[in-house]
Amino acid sequence: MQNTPSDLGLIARAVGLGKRYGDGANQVVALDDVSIGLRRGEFTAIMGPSGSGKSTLMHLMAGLDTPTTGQVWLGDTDITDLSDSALTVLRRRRIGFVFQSFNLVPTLDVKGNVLLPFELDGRRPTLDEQVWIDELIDTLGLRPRLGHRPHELSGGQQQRVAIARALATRPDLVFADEPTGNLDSRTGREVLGLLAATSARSGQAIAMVTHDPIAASHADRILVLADGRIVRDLGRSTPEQISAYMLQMEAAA
Ligand SMILES: Nc1ncnc2c1ncn2[C@@H]1O[C@H](COP(=O)(O)OP(=O)(O)OP(=O)(O)O)[C@@H](O)[C@H]1O
Repeated sequence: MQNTPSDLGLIARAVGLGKRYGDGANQVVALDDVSIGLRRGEFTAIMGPSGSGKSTLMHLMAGLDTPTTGQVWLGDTDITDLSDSALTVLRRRRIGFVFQSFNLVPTLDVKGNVLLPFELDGRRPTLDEQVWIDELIDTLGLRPRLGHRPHELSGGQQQRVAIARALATRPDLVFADEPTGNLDSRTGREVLGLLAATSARSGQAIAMVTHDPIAASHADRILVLADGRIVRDLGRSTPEQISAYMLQMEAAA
């Protein structure tokens, strides 16, 4: 019998994950036999050239798309066989998302956006959750902006609201897709530092797709994809080490 992911101390696990698009001569192998585990409190960056399969891997692990081969577990639930409605509930309760484009609801103020995951789940935060949300709002410096709508905020503030929203329900796992892509480098650094520190404190696993060596340097490990496969785990690295590796990889391609 296979070990369950929690036997192995993992929040999410993918085994032999593959994704093919199209048929015959038009077939594209977007992901090929990828196996990874994500641990509580661990920050993983996913890097690699354009088209190497980063978004595909993230979408499959978040249950936003179905694999051609292999399995994905969230906790001890094998999500590969779940119905769409069961997946939607699981995603809402166990996964937070942070996107490059923030994806805030323009008609809601900061507080409404942060509380949206509870609204969608048809419930109010418990007292304990309210304490955590208050802490998040203070840590992320959003208290003076609670009544403001997204268009009244800077890019960095909007991304901090998106992070508060992603962490509000204390999901096991946070997926971030180029979360600093629309921020200047200083704001990006601040936002990432807050994301990493906040999730480390509450034990969330973060998986972040990025092209940016500075963003990736906040991670505990850096998985590098090429042609749909994981070719390297760089571990903790400086921006200079990451840039040097990526350049070396491009030169060898
Ligand atoms: N819906 C689709 N139909 C056909 N091919 C697809 C589809 N989605 C992705 N692909 C192909 O799968 C491969 C991996 O794509 P993916 O978006 O995962 O790469 P990526 O590493 O995230 O790229 P980028 O850094 O440019 O966002 C690419 O060759 C892409 O063209």
